[in-house]
Amino acid sequence: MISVENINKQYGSVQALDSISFKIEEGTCFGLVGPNGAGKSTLMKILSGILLNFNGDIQVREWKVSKDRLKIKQQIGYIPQEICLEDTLTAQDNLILFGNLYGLKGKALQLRIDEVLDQIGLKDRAKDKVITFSGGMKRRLNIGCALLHKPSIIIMDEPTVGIDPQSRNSIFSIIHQLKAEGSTIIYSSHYMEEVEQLCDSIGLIDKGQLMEIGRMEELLEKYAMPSLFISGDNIETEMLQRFGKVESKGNGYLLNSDDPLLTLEKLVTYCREHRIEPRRLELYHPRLEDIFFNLTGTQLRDA
Ligand SMILES: Nc1ncnc2c1ncn2[C@@H]1O[C@H](COP(=O)(O)OP(=O)(O)OP(=O)(O)O)[C@@H](O)[C@H]1O
Repeated sequence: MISVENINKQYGSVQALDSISFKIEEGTCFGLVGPNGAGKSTLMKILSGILLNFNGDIQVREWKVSKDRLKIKQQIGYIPQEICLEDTLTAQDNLILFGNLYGLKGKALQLRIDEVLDQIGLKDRAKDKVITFSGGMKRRLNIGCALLHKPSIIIMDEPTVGIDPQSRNSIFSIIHQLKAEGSTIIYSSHYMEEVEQLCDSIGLIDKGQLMEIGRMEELLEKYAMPSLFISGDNIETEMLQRFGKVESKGNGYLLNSDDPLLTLEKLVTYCREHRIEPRRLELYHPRLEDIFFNLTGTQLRDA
């Protein structure tokens, strides 16, 4: 079990993290979701043992970060948001450099480098300089560098920002493989669909505060009340307000009421009577993105 206990972090007058506490079961994938500036990177750096100046404690198995920092660090592979590679060296030499930092040497290191190159799909580019790599290839190598010492906990800070779909899929395959091997993964992102696809449980963070946490199915169930989505010509807020609470969504509106099916019936009757033909009219089940918006009033994408 990984326990995060009452973490507070301030940068000058900015409260980057405000009393954050949660637990992650080992062998699961935990997603930390929030808009830019929410505090994700700060929390990831604290969890990785890189940022030392904070209040609170972290416990991994029987070790507390306040007493057993090194033991915890050995279990962790941290993949920072910023690519951290030496451009003028080859992929192989970057891996040697990072391997040495973890105390790996000689034949054992070379064997491990071969395994990692295979895992990140860069075997055929091992002898090429990193400067010739695409953004996605650099990201994969960045991941490889953090896996050399076979960490059981892998912390990834927005690993898919600014990369092409093919590299994104390749990173997803690496994560699926790590999950299958029983690794614990802590993954931060502001892309809800990634987190929905990869993670077993999630924490929603905004302005340094943890707004909600739980297993994916639990959260979707908890906020499961469907609303109605309607779009089309002559469909306007004023007309919809008589049926419930209205909010704009994409090119249409969401209509919230206590009894969506009854509202649907009434709406169909109203449209018939007034010769209004909606382009789309359907039950809408909330996704994580909607849950986040309801809790914080902030859109993740536009933030
Ligand atoms: N070194 C620093 N000095 C001062 N303020 C900082 C520093 N690092 C982060 N902050 C501030 O702390 C808050 C949280 O930042 P953080 O980088 O943790 O958020 P984030 O969710 O990772 O955002 P992003 O997705 O943009 O990386 C922001 O207000 C940010 O401006």
